[in-house]
Amino acid sequence: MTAAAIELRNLNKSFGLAKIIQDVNLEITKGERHAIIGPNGAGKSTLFNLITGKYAPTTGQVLLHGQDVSGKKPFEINRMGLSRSFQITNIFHKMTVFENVRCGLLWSMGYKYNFWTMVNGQRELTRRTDEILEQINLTKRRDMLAGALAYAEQRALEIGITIAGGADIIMLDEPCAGMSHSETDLIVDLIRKVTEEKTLVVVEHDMGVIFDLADRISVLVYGEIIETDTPERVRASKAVQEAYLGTTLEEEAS
Ligand SMILES: Nc1ncnc2c1ncn2[C@@H]1O[C@H](COP(=O)(O)OP(=O)(O)OP(=O)(O)O)[C@@H](O)[C@H]1O
Repeated sequence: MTAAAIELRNLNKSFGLAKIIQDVNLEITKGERHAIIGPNGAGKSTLFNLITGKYAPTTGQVLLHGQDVSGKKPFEINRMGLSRSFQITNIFHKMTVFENVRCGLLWSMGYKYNFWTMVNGQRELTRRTDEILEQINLTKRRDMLAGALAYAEQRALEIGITIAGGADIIMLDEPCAGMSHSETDLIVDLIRKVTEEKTLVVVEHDMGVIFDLADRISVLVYGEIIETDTPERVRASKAVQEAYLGTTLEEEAS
């Protein structure tokens, strides 16, 4: 049997005396689109940060493709094929759209920031950068400063940077935050397209996005996963409805 793309084993995280993540066990299959939802303060970002290595677990393990990565640094986890986006847009405003994506590619290739003298003439790099710009629908904005893009385009660019390194596990933190309905629809299509055949983990408040995008959903409440199931079953779950304190998931999704 092939190992899960991500496996969380008895994962716990405390800040001081506060237990924020409590005994989380979860397997996310290779190629699955998995969403983590839960009320405000449930611990979604903390869980996200435990998987990406920003936080080390207090106890328990995080495995990527069967390999224990608990306590590894974010860049080491990135090198093992996991790439993340940030809740707050994280792009270089004074670089062009093209340069931002190229930077993501170079970073993943290990050039880090010493690349300025090495990049010219690297046709393969340019070809791959343009390919990503096409995928994220920003070809027309190629030479524009990233800071001048509309907000939704900046989020699309960030997704481009996230996928640039060719990671096979993509983690997105609230990719649709602050967007209108029509912008959200475009970003969801884009996410679906760029994560084909990859494993996706997404934390998102917008229920419409989650039900549209996810193969399975984990519901986190007070740091514990109370349910992991298909969108249909999660939507119908009494325990999940109660966790949202009276607001039905249908209401949230509409
Ligand atoms: N670095 C930290 N130090 C101390 N407490 C923290 C830290 N990070 C998060 N917390 C606490 O952990 C709890 C969960 O926070 P977290 O941001 O993970 O929740 P969330 O589900 O992502 O919330 P939201 O939906 O509002 O973004 C909160 O009570 C928060 O105050």
